[in-house]
Amino acid sequence: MTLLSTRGLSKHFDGLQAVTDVDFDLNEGEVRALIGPNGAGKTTLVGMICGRIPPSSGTVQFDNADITALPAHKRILRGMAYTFQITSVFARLPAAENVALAARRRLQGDAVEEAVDDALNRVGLLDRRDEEAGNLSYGHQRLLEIAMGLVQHPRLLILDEPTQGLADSEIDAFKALIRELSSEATILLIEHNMSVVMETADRVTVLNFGEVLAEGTPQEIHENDAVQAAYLGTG
Ligand SMILES: Nc1ncnc2c1ncn2[C@@H]1O[C@H](COP(=O)(O)OP(=O)(O)OP(=O)(O)O)[C@@H](O)[C@H]1O
Repeated sequence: MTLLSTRGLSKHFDGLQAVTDVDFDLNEGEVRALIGPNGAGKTTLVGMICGRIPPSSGTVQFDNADITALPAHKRILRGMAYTFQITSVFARLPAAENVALAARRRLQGDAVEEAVDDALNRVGLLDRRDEEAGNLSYGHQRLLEIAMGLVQHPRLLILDEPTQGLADSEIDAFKALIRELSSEATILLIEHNMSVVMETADRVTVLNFGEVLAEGTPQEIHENDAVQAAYLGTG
C-alpha cells in the first residue's frame, strides 16, 4: 500500500528553484533513503512532506488523504514524526523529560515513563536519561530526537542526516536500530553515509538539482552511471 505520495511537488525561493516537479511514492513498511549532493533539495522536499515548508505547487497525499494544506502539527497527529539537522531538544530539560513531552501527546500516567525508557533504551541513551539534554553531544542529541519521534509510534518516521556527529560504533548501532524499526514504521532517511544507505534502505531515491535523477535498490543506484557522475564520484 502507498503510504505517501507527492505529485508535481515544487518549491522556489525567490528566483531559486530548490525542488522541481517531484513525483515521489513511499510504500508502507519500506525504508527509503533520499540522497543527493549538497543543495540538491532533500531537506526542502522533506520539509514540504512534513508541513514545515509550504510548496509553491503540487500535492502531498498521506494515508489516502490530501494533506497539502494541513499544518505540521496536524500531520504529526496523523502519524508523521521527523527529526531535522538542527536539533530541537529543550537543552535545560533532562533527556527523559524531552521524550516525555513527546510521549504525552499519546499517553498518560505510568505509561509515559515506561514508553520513555523504552524509547531511550532503543536509541542507546537510557543511561543518560537524567542528564540535561544540552550536555549531550550533538550526535546524542540527534538520537534523543529519534527517541522523541519513536515514542509517538509514528507510521512514518523521517530522519534528516541522523548519523551526523555519531562515532563509527554508534553508526553501527544506528543501522541495527533502523532495521529493527522497519518492522513497525515506514522510514524516510536523508543520509550522506553510503554504508548506512547500502545496509538499511530497501530503495533509494536520488535528487539532483531539485529533480529525481534515479530511483532503485541500493545496488541499482550504486551501479547507475548518472548517479555515479552526479554524486558518488568514482564510487
Ligand atoms: N529558506 C531558504 N531560502 C532560500 N533558499 C533556500 C532556503 N532553503 C533552501 N534553500 C536553497 O534551496 C536549495 C536546496 O536546499 P536543501 O537544503 O533542500 O538541499 P539539501 O539537498 O538538503 O542539501 P544538504 O545536503 O546540504 O542539506 C539550495 O540551493 C539552498 O540554498
